[in-house]
Amino acid sequence: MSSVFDELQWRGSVALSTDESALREAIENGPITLYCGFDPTAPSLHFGNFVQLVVLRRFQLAGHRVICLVGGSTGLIGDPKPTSERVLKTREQTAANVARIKALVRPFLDFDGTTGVAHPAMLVDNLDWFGPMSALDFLREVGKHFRVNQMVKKEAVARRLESQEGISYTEFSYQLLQALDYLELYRTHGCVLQTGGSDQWGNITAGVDLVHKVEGVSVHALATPLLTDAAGVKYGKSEGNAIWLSADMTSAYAFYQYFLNVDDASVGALLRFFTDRSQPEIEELERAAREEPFRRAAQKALAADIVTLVHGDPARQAVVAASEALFGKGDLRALDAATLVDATAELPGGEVHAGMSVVDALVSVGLVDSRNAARRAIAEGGASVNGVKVTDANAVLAEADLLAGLVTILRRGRKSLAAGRAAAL
Ligand SMILES: N[C@@H](Cc1ccc(O)cc1)C(=O)O
Repeated sequence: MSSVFDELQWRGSVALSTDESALREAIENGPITLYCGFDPTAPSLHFGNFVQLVVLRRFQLAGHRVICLVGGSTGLIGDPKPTSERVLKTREQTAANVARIKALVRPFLDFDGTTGVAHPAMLVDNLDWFGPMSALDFLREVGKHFRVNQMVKKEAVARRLESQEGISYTEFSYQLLQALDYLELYRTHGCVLQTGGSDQWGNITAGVDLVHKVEGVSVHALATPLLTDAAGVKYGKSEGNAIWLSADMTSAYAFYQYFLNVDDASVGALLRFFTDRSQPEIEELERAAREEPFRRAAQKALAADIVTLVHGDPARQAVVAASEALFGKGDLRALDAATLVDATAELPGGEVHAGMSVVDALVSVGLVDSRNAARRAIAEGGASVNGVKVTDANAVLAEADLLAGLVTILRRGRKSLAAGRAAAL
């Protein structure tokens, strides 16, 4: 059996690790127990958390014991960002986010042992051990193991020390909390590996050092690289908005479109990182991306696999159908109302109603500047309503043209799409 470390390596998931041969040996003599932490900074998990969940999932599938930590207490403190101090969240907000995040990690890992994995995953909350600890105990028992001289060298802290605003004592303490988590999980579960993004390296190694000091044991750390596109832009944001994992914050359709649009130069790396496809299969898709870039077969495979992982197979079927229908290869009338709303949410548009002429509708949604231009588009055979070419310049929208009573898809030329929306009731 090949080691999960080899797999993570060829999939491009390892940027940094503590002594590689020692880590490999631990994994090969495993199963090992490992953990990754997720702070409840928002009501959903984001793309960066997704990256970590994929890594944990690979460890679980390879037979290891995975602990997913939700930061009920670290979320109350805030991991320092290199740029600025965070606004403190209330205890209520944090508790609500913790509850949502606990539910969101469920699809990625098997917590009940129902899928035949060797070890079900565990979910822990660091509020369970920090909650009861007094400030005096913290300073005496934890703080004493840390040298401020070392702490100020950690990247985010160093950057903030250089800034005008500085860093609060609260955020400065964060690395002690994360370090203590590692010690706690080592003691209670024999945890010997912490994974995270490369931006977490300082916090993770603070834990490695603490376990070494207190227990005399060398535990391990593994960090994933920052994923960027061909232009060097970090993945996980679309036009400035974060890509979230909960469907009520980023719809499954928008999620699908995001990955459908990644550039040809990066699609191979993303297929390796996120999907379970084999090396030869991915090489074949990369070849297709080079030779027939317009077909986007590689992007389609990537987007479909990721949506299945995050939102499940029925959601994948619905968004693939919606995406194809919207781009002219399928039946728009077959889509359910919710999918239609998601799929058209980002289209430009305007108000339409049954009885309105198609000419007026084309103007209303902004596909043409004038009624004359609309007539010309129809005469040239370049206008369609719900995927059907309009041939009559006097055509009028029927009740049934408002799909699900909500939206009419208008198109001009090959590419310009817009949504005519029924007036809100
Ligand atoms: N600091 C991590 C979250 C985390 C919290 C507690 C831990 O023990 C580990 C990780 C982040 O911001 O992503």
